Amino acid sequence: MHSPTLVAIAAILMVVMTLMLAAAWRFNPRIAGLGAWTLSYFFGLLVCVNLLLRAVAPELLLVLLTQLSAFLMAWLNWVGTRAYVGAAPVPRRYGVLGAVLLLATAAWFTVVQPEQTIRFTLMSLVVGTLFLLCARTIAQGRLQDHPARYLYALASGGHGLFLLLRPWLFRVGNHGLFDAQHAIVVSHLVVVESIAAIVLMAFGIVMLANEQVTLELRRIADRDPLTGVFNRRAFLALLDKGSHYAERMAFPLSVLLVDLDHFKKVNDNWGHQLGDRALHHFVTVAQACLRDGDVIGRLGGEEFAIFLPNARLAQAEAIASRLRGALEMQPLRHGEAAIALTASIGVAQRQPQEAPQALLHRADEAMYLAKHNGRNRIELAASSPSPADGTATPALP
Ligand SMILES: Nc1nc2c(ncn2[C@@H]2O[C@H](COP(=O)(O)OP(=O)(O)OP(=O)(O)O)[C@@H](O)[C@H]2O)c(=O)[nH]1
Repeated sequence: MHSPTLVAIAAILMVVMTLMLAAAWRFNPRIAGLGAWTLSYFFGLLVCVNLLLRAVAPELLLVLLTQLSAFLMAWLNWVGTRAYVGAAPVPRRYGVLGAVLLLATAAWFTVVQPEQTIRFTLMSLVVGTLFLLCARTIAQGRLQDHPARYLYALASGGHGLFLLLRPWLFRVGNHGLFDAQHAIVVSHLVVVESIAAIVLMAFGIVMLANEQVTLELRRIADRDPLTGVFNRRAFLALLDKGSHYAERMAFPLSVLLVDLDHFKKVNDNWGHQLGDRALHHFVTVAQACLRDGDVIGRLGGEEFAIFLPNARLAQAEAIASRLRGALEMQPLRHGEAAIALTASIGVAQRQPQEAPQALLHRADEAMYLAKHNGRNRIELAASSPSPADGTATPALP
């Protein structure tokens, strides 16, 4: 049915792609899915080898090996795709069941009731469906945020559709005007389509791996290594973006400037390592008080900033109050000891056309006022740049 030359070309490409994916897997073992994808290409190579051995090996053995290899190629592709997007793994027993059913049917239509068309149709439907599932899995995330996923979704979805249509293409040839000649053309088309799909999907997978590496590098560049929140540079960049958006849409935006109280004493009394844990503890408590979309960053030392998109001063004050109370109520546990942590918080709402630095400066002034007024409290920034004496509106407890 297939031209041996085309199948040999597909086999060579399979070797190259398998080695390429194996190298990507070897150097990025933490990227989920790469292992399964590499194995999937290996089984794709076995399909090609089986097709090339058709003239010399026993029919039943070849049929079973080809069907099993094709099934495992598609199944492992789906397994790899699900692992990559972080979806729950498909229970292995479904794979085993699918393979056993496929092989039993193939054996029946080889030995008991020899019928190549039925075997071919069944394999096309099963494998095509699995490739369509790969496309669906990868397309379920937000495609616009992950351009590499477009290529993979298009390649596997297109291949899946083609596999579903494949038996019909042959049938048109057998019952139509072109018969044998048509079947040869279609079989060439099938191999050429497979070669294109193999190459496109493999490049899609490499791009997906590259996307993960890029995201990891960006994460390292943007995050404070101790607490995992945004570092100063990334936070200021996000605040800048958030401010522009708030200005354009006339949305409110508020900032909390948080400084842990007497943090030097924590370090002095309990050691620097526990001080580090205390910073981490603060972040955990703070994140539990924030909404999705609120952004927290560590400006340096024991000073943090949080910006709250779409929050007016009163809402920001309520969140600051929740955070201050939560921190006070949840001391850091160290064995039997409970290490009390408190914070002074300055709150400011962005004014029209106010630059992010000016907004932060007002929140900072309010935070210093909170320190000055006794710590473990919240102060609201004056609505216009603070007068020279630094007065802010009166305090919360
Ligand atoms: N453990 C730890 N300590 C840090 C880190 N960064 C800064 N610090 C410590 O934070 C402390 C800040 O001390 P100060 O600026 O005097 O402020 P404070 O003791 O919190 O006093 P107030 O802010 O006035 O309440 C210093 O002891 C720093 O060494 C860090 O990454 N880990």
